[in-house]
Amino acid sequence: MPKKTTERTLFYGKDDVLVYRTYAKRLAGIKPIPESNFIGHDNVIFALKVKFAVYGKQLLSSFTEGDNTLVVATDSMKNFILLHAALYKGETIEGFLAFVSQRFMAKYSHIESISITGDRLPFDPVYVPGKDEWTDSGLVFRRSHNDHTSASMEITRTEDGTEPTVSTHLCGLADLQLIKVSGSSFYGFIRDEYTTLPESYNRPLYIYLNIYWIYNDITNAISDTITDYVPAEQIRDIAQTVFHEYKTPSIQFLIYQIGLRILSRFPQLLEVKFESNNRTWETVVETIEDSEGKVFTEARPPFGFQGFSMTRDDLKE
Ligand SMILES: O=c1[nH]c(=O)c2[nH]c(=O)[nH]c2[nH]1
Repeated sequence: MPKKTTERTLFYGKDDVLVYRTYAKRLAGIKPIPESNFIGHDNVIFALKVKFAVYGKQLLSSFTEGDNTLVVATDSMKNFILLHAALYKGETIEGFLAFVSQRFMAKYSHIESISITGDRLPFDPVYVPGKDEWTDSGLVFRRSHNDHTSASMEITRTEDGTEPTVSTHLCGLADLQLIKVSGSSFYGFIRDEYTTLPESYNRPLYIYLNIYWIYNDITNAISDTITDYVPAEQIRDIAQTVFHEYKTPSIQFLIYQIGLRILSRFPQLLEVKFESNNRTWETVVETIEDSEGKVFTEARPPFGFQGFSMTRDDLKE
């Protein structure tokens, strides 16, 4: 949340602003990587949920004196965001967040910084029978509740009154959930009077994963030319591929390998961060006659988690 030249927390804003823009600019020109066949997005539906908060010293009196003179109603913020979805000429979630925030600060000069987060609401293409082959409908889409692009940034006005700029950013892939049915282990950990967990040499590893990245230069994601844009879809595909490729001894090791791959594929990134959650399925039936199958049920709380960040220095080790 915005908190700049003072220790005092002061912000207000609007959450859950749902923006459904159709026929935004197509995301194209994405460089292919070996782990992914994602090279673009038609953006026929460019939809996102926005959280928007503003900060400014002059807003103090709205809290302390009930003086609303400088208060932009959060309802107006919602309208501003929605109406600017029509004006946005770019093709990325990050670009839209920066665009809306910079326009808002241009309009309201007493706002010193904005904190904005956008979570893409993914709509997947549906395939329909065409004349000769199955084709992408282009008209009907299926709402997906799977992983999605996410981005947060702060836009700050510099002291000398120049253009507001993106002062911090964190791009991301949120809510990825992956299961690897065999080929994962967890053993060799401390065994003492507190240990009840058996060692596992082949566990059904189900993980929840949020992956975040920071660019060396955010203009890669928000400018008119986004040749070095890192799409969350390619990050997702790297995570899937690395999970597939490695027999992992732990989630800690897995996310490190994913991070190394991301950093080596994308030299334009400074840092990658992970939040992971262990949802390993609980085994109910270990052996089924004439089958390599088993029966599992959902993991029970409490759940373990990991947090890890990596920079380009990790590639040197
Ligand atoms: O990948 C894992 N890492 C751990 O640190 C841990 N701890 C645990 O109980 N299970 C797991 N799994």
